[in-house]
Amino acid sequence: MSAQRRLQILSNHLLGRTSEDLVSRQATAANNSDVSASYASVDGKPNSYGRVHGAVSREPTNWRRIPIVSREELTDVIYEKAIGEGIAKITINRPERRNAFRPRTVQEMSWCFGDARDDPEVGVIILTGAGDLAFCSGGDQSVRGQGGYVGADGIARLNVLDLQIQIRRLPKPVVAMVAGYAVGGGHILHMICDLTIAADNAVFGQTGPKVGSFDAGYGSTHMARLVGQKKAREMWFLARLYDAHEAHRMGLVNTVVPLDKLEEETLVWCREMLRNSPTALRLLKSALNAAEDGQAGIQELGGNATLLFYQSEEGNEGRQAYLEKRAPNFSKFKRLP
Ligand SMILES: CC(C)(COP(=O)(O)OP(=O)(O)OC[C@H]1O[C@@H](n2cnc3c(N)ncnc32)[C@H](O)[C@@H]1OP(=O)(O)O)[C@@H](O)C(=O)NCCC(=O)NCCSC(=O)CCC(=O)c1ccccc1C(=O)O
Repeated sequence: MSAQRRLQILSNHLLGRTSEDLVSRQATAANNSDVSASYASVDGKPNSYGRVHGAVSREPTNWRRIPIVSREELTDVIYEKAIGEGIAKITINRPERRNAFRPRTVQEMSWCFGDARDDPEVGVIILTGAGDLAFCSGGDQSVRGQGGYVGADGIARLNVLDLQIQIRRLPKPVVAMVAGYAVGGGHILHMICDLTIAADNAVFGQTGPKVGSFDAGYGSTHMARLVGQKKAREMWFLARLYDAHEAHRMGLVNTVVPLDKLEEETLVWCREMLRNSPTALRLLKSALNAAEDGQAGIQELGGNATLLFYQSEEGNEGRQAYLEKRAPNFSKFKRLP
């Protein structure tokens, strides 16, 4: 439990606040600001889950900036971790280009996601864009060459496709926090994230066919799973842009909140997930992926089964027997129905 949370519980205790107070106050605050409430109940009173766990904090967090990742100084991305809670935040920082990505931007995002994956203190990752005008406007067309986007080494790449797979396979929830435009490859990035929290100024859509580009991978097939075949064809063939409420109706985003509540609400969603079993979330993500990702999805889910088995007595009996040069005794393990 974080020091901040301990302090909150202590001060609630001293002030005589119960978790019921907190839950009902949170629900009122949520209703007032038109943001989602955390708990539903049959009678409007907090249920036993709410009474036991109390309200999720809506307090802002303190971010610690990490300027160097993989021994490289970040230029295109801001990487931060919340002090005392397991949240990392990756911000595409090219607002003068509506946060369009070039190969270096994608490389830096990949380093940060790698760090967040490896850090056992991190349980959830936010992906966002700098400023209020754009989450990301896709590939930087000014560096688009023959066969991809050209970086400092002069080589053309489509390395954002590797980043999509990295986010998809990352065994922790990734949340897109979207203000402004999420278009082109930026729209695909938010779709790949596990959840999307949209500000009421957010605008979504594909622009590829207008600028001579398309994504025949997750950008079209995963989109069709989210919004259905007809709507996916509309989004790609017409390349229209949709406001946040329309995107919500289409199933592209999880919720829409006022712009000035965007980070507050995103933190609430992150904190709620952090209360839950990390292994349950990990397995659920890989199961949901597996239903779409064919053999690669089964490999990911299978890897998680092995991870769990390696933590079991039965799994360790096999390893121990090998190291002790004896036959393993698997007979002591039950064959469950
Ligand atoms: C996003 C806009 C609708 C915002 O419009 P507006 O608010 O009026 O701002 P602007 O004045 O247009 O923009 C300000 C400034 O930013 C520059 N800029 C914006 N977007 C880009 C961009 N994508 N590339 C380069 N530069 C950009 C703009 O030129 C202005 O600069 P000035 O110097 O002031 O002129 C609007 O900006 C807009 O429509 N932008 C373009 C959106 C777009 O078409 N994006 C590319 C889509 S294609 C793609 O992303 C493919 C990416 C990829 O790598 C890929 C390849 C193959 C398969 C999959 C993928 C994948 O991404 O998954």
